[in-house]
Formats: sequence, C-alpha cells, structure tokens
Amino acid sequence: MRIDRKVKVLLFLIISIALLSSLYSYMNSNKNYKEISYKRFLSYVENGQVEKVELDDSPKITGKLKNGNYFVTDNPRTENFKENLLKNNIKVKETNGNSALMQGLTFILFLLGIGAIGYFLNNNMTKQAQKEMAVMSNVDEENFSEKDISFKDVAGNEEAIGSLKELVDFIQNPDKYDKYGARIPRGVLLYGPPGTGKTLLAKALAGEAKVPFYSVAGSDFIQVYAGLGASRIRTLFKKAKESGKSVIFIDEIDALGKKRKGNFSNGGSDESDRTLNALLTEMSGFKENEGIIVVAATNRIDTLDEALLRPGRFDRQIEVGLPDVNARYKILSLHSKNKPLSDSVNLKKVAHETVYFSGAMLENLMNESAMLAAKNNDPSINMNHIDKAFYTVLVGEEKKDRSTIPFEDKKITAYHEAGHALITKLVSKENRVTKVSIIPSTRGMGGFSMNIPPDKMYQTKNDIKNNIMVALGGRAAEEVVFGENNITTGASSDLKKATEMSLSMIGIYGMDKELGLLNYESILGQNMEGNKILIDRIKDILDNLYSETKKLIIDNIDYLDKIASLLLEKEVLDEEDMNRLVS
Ligand SMILES: Nc1ncnc2c1ncn2[C@@H]1O[C@H](COP(=O)(O)OP(=O)(O)OP(=O)(O)O)[C@@H](O)[C@H]1O
Ligand SMILES: [Zn+2]
Repeated sequence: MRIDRKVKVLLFLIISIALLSSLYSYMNSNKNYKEISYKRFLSYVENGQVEKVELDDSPKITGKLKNGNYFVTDNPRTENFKENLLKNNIKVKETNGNSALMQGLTFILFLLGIGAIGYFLNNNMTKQAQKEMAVMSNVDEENFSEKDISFKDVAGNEEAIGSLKELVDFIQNPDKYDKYGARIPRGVLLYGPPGTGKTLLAKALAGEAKVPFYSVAGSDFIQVYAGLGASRIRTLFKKAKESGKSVIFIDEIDALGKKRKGNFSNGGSDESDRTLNALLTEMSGFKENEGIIVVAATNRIDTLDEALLRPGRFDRQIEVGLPDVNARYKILSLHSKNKPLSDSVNLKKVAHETVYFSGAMLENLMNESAMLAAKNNDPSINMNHIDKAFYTVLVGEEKKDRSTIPFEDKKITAYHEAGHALITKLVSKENRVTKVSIIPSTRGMGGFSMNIPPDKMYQTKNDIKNNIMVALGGRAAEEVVFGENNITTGASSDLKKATEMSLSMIGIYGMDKELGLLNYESILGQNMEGNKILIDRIKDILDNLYSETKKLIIDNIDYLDKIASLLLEKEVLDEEDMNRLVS
C-alpha cells in the first residue's frame, strides 16, 4: 500500500518535471533576482536602500533596491512586517495570490496528487489563519439537502458510488439493519487528491437519501478561540440530530485530526485536540441507528491520527482517485451536456490527453472552453477553444504581450524545452510528448514540455533513470548549445526533481548496487536528505546521467536544432509535430 502510493507519487513527479522545467527561466529572464539573506535585507531596509517589496503569503518575497537591482529573500510572515516596511518609506505591493514561483509550484502539487503535498510545501498555516477570520461566523451554516445533486452528477468513481449506495439504504431504513443486529457505520472517510469529487459525492449521498446536508471544513477550526471549535462541533451535531436523519460533511478533516507528533506539527495544538475530541465524543454519542452519517474528506489520509480511523469512528474508508481515461471521458461528457460542441470536438481524444487531470480540472477545462467560445461569439465550442483552455487549466493564462521578450531569451527557452522533448523521444520511447510550448504563462512559467507516461503500475529502475535524464535534458541542451558559461537559472526545478528522483531510487526503492537494499527512509526518516553517503552517491548518479544526456544531445544535435527552430516559429508543438520531427 505504502509502496504503491510512493510509486504513484513518483509517476506524478515525472509528468510534472517537464512542466516545472522553465518555471524560473521566465521570471529571471526579465529581472535578475539576486537571493539575499534576510539579515542582509534588514540592513538594506535600515539604510534606506530598498525601493519596493512585493508581498504575498509564499515563503519568499521579492523586491527592488534603489540602485535598480532586484532581490529575493525569505518571507518572515510576521504580522507587522508590512507596517514596518511602510514606516521605512518602502513601497509595498501586495499580490493576493502567490508569487509566480509559488503558483507554479502549487499547480504542480495539485497535479502531483495531493499525497505528496506535505513533502514539499507547508504554507497552509498562514492562509488558513486568514481564512479562519473570514469564515468564523458561518462555520455552523447548514446547507439543506442539495435537492438536485444525485449520483448521476458524479461520473466515474464507480467504486466509491457503490459503497455510498449501501449507505443510502442505511440512512433510509435503519430499522431494517437494527433487526439484524447490524451496526451501521457512523463515519465514512473519503480520501484522494483534490478536485476528485469528494464533496460532490457527499452531497450526492445526502441528495439520494433525501436528507439534509450539513457541512463544515476542518480548516475553519484552526486557531479559533479556546473552546470555540469544540462548541461548534457540538452545535453542529445538535442541529443534525434535531433534523433526524442527515449527512454531516467535514471537509479537510486532516486539519483537525492530524497525527500528534510533538511540538513541531501544527496539528497537535491543544485547541485542535479539543475540537477533535469533541468530534469523537459526538460521534460515539449518537445512537447507532439514528440515520446520521458523518462523511469526512481528506487529501492526506497518511497524516490522520489513528484515533479517527478506529471502529465506530471513520472506519469506512473509500478511496476517491484521479479518473482514468474512461472516467475522464464520462466526466467530460457530463460537463459538456449543457454546452454546444462542434462536430470537430472529439472528447475521447481529449480524455486521452488529460492524464492526471482531476474531475475539477476537467470541469474547468470545459468551462474555460465555453467562455472562450462565448467571448469570440463562435457558434459552438471547437477544438481550438479546448486546446487553449487546456493550456489555461494547466499553466495559467498565456502571456498576451510577448513582444517584450528578447529573442535571446526565447531561443534559450526553445532549446531548453527542445532538450526535454528530444531526450524523452530518445530514451523513453513509450512516453508520448504531447505538447511542447515556449509561451510564457502569466503564472510565470517560461514554457513546458508535456510528457505522458504509459499507464502502468510499476516503474523500473530504467524508467526512473530515463526520467532523470529527461529532467536533465533542458540544462544539457543549454550547455551544449550556448556553452558552459551561459547555462541559465531555468533548470533549477528540473534539478530539484532529478535530485528527488535519484534520492528515492537509491534511498527508498533499494535500486543501487552500492547502497544495497536498505530503505534509508525508514532509518533516517526526514533526515534522509542530509545523509552524506546518500548525497555522495546521488551526486555520482546525477553526474553520470548528465554526461549521458549531454552525449545524446550532441549525437542528435540536428534533431535538437529542428525542434528548437520550429518552436521559435510556432511557439507550440503538438504530438504530430514531434513525431514528424523525431521519427
Ligand atoms: N467524478 C466527477 N464527476 C463529475 N464532476 C466532477 C467529478 N469530480 C469533480 N467534479 C467537478 O469538480 C468540482 C469539484 O469537485 P469536489 O469539490 O467535489 O472535489 P473534492 O474532491 O471535494 O476536492 P477538494 O479535495 O479540493 O475539496 C465538482 O463540483 C464537479 O463539478
Ligand atoms: Zn526544464
């Protein structure tokens, strides 16, 4: 189970590498951000050398010095940070979203399947704190049964629907089960990546059973005043009981019921413990066959406190995974029902191209397409709209004004992406290169090379090595074409992925002769990254694979040139273009 998930995570990683690839390159192509320490930053502030700062809730902040240089430093995220800046006569620009970098990352994480979120990013706390202020007032809000939602509104997810259908009968005929002495489940946990329809399923359960639906989100309870969370839980259950049969939905339950592991986890706070205890008490408090079902949802079942999963609590666990190609087709069809599609639209093909899209992303894809068609006053939605929308859903809006991008930068991006695409074609032939683009997005991505691995359960050592080479392909192309001293910052996220992949290869999967079959992760835990033996070995592996990659590029430089020049001409290459160029 655990390994399986790891394999999945790894698979997700692969597809994202290419996408992540030029995250930095665009940002850095316009402005040259220099990383400075926070201490240094403070001294600049004191000496009045800072002109402006861009502020958001990502781990890094950027800004400009009076001498015209741009910098990036750590975001202290303290409460009066902004005030202090303003007091020092520094212009503060607040962006409500994340920085371009963070948005790129967040998007990738989304794609990663949320299982991996905790590994990379832990910036939810601040956001939640802000959110909490906004939602404090309406936590106990009840949404009476969303009459219209039924299992028909959920496409794919057949297994989950199957399990939930049983529950409909439990809710409607508790007496029947009572007669047989059967214990009705009280809690059901839906787990899986974001946007896969967990909320939708819970609503459909209430809709099918024709009972009221009460919903709260775990994150609403974080850092509320002492005792408030617990009392809110009690009110919620009281209301539900008053209405007799009902479905109580708790989204993001991980925010409440995180494993307690000492001082460092934000889940182990006294307050969330108290709220969690209230929840557990309430759950064991209602009579077994009352017809109340508590449905909880999480993206991260691995972080949940075991207490939640015990019998009598959320003892039914239903996985809600990313849709496979058939399910994607069904979801696309469902969300196209009310939309005029042109005959040219082949939803089966779209389903094939949308590997790793969640239901929410597919819904979004169709919606964006419809918006485009409407904006252009076109008679119906055609493939062009869908192609455009595909890009928007994946990497954000295309940057409209691209005239300001220097040709030299475009050329670098073109060769970088061509490097990824070419290496994919050369080393992992069964992977499809479905799209290569050098159109920068408004979210700060310089370009991407999208590669879809074949559907398979396991990855071989060779697969991993190939994926590492694909990740290194961008940098290798830059070096071969522009020379050792002209390599750019555009490869940083590629290198991160390559490093992570080699670390899991040798540290988790026991795929290295020298290091043997040891699972270093279980010995070293979180500290695996700091282990000297592992670091030395990863360095060797990466060095060797990089040389191999470079050699491949040199041997196939004609192909690389062809891909890059077509990219410069067309900005976007599709699968046919790629197949034609490298056959
Ligand atoms: N299987 C599906 N069938 C039809 N529509 C879907 C499906 N999955 C997701 N969607 C669409 O995506 C939207 C968002 O899904 P939903 O909020 O249920 O996801 P979720 O798993 O609860 O996400 P999160 O974990 O982020 O809360 C739905 O309202 C629906 O339009
Ligand atoms: Zn790259």
